[in-house]
Amino acid sequence: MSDITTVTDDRSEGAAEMTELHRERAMGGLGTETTDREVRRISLADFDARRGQIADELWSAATDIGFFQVVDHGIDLAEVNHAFEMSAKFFALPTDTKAQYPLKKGQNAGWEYMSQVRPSVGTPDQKESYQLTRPRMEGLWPSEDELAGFRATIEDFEHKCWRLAMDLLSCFADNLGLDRDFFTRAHDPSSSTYQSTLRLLHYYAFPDELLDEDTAWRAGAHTDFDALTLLFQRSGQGGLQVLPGAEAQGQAWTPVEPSDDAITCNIGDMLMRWSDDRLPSNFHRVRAPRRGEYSGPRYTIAYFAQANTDVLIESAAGTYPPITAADYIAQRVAANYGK
Ligand SMILES: O=C(O)CCC(=O)C(=O)O
Ligand SMILES: [Fe+2]
Repeated sequence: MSDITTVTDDRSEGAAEMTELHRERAMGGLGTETTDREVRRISLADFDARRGQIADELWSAATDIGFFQVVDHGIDLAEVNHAFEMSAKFFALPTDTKAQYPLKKGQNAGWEYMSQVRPSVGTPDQKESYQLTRPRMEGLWPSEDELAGFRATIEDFEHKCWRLAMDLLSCFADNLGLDRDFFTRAHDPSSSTYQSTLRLLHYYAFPDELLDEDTAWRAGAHTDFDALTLLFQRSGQGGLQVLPGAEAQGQAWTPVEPSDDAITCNIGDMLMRWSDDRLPSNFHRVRAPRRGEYSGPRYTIAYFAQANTDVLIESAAGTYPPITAADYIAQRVAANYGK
């Protein structure tokens, strides 16, 4: 798939009333790049015994730069590799096959290509994705004949991501003065209101003629809508850049080095609301390769922990008005996928 095009963004202005969108629209510029900032690697080894220390390290990294990487996280590299192999096999299926499982609008489930337009840049991300949101998958799994083992692998991987995300969120709950299972109850996978999402991503190989253009983005600048994101990257397939909150005005972007063993984590808008802005949700983007860099395909897998639809996001100090997680996500998805 190399048919890279640019479309006009004709979304309505309605949803743009929201602060997050105003913020996002101001972020489309190129900015500068810096390596002054460090994205910390935090070991989760002996999690139960070292919980207090880990919680403090996570808090410090999250409040300082907003992004951090976790290692020794308990998801075996073999399982990560297997999930990536299944992802690559899925995206290698014929377009007609994938098109049988289209993204349902506003549902975060199914396959889409070139349809996500970020308010920051107004052009479609140069990518395709397949999303799993457990209660919404009817009719959206490829058959075993088309791709044997895909469903079992991806469901199992999603569950491991959920477990890890809940452990990390329990550390933030400790430091926010909430009870330890507060976020686990809010992200209950056994409920039909569960809306956390696993997203397989395939950024297309970049054609030579686009390498010198600075208008095409693999993913335009944005913040995530969720509470917490776990991002799996592959060594050698870089491009992710983050903007620590303090540098938002200057737009000095810090690259995040990809590696197979680390999971890159970031706070999303939901947790920012929930924490009365104590945990900032920071901008990030995936820039296109430049001439002389690796310009082949890039695969990533993201898990978005987003509270069940019926959960009310209500903060202690009342910085934001209460809103259900359903309404919150619906507003943000509508702004990204057009009418
Ligand atoms: O693929 C990546 O490196 C980042 C993806 C991302 O930020 C997103 O899908 O929200
Ligand atoms: Fe993101």
